[in-house]
Amino acid sequence: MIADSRSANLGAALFNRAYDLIDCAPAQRDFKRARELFSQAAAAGNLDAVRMVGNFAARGIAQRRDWTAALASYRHVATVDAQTERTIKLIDSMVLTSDGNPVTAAQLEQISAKPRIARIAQFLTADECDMLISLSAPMSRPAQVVDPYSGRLIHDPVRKAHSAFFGILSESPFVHAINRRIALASSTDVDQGEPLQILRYRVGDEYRPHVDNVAGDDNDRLITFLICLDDRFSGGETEFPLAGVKVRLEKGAAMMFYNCQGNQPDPLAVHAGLPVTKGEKIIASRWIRKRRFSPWPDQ
Ligand SMILES: O=C(O)CCC(=O)C(=O)O
Ligand SMILES: [Fe+2]
Repeated sequence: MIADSRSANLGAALFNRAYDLIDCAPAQRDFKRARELFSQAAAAGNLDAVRMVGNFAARGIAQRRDWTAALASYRHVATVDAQTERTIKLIDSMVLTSDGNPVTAAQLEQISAKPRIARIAQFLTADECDMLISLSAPMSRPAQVVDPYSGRLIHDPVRKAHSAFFGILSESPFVHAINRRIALASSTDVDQGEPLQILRYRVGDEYRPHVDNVAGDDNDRLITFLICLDDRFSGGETEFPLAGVKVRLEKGAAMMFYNCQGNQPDPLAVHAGLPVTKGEKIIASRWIRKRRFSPWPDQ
């Protein structure tokens, strides 16, 4: 008993030290050391650390990618945690290569040429949508935007919604497999994507007309990929006011559009999430850059 609680304390202490090596100022981040400490914490029986080891393996952070090892970590936790067991069941029902890539790409249906917009039916299953919603719920915060003047994240009435994102510490194999599905559907590399965000708009919430381009950044946002996770709302269409296009997706369907034309921002890609008038709109959103993108410069 005493040995058990000592091991639990040791595991928790190692986990916290590892976590702090990533959840800190960029200059202090140390992915390699964090990975070592997460492995030690996992060996001491800390289940959060076992999951973290799985996240690092799924993405290949500070190590070679190892999808089989990632799933083994999660299967271990699944024996004692019901939500982890459900995510493993969802992964097992995806049709994936041994590397975690989808075997077949989704079918795109072009709905506009200028700007380029495509729609994808049944991109996620209803259970996958529900899982993304429940995984993101504890992380949901009032949404922010990048301030074009300072480059910092700020609150702005242009974007009234709640958002959560699956960053380096929360991109599990389940989320990673979905990011790989998005990459294949958009003919991009998974490393071009920014963290997957979950946006929740309640009545009156909206994302006013804006562009997703990052002014002055050579590695601009090429594509925006949106997936509808809950369609029990009215209003809330995604509108492209200059192109006269309005899109409403049903649960599980996705759309993607290009924010650039060649090397230049596409002015026609101005878009808005119209105000929700009833219910709650929940979507997943991923901004895909022109090239590999990491918000963590040393990774
Ligand atoms: O909510 C919407 O329909 C649009 C979302 C959006 O513009 C974005 O995530 O960049
Ligand atoms: Fe946008």
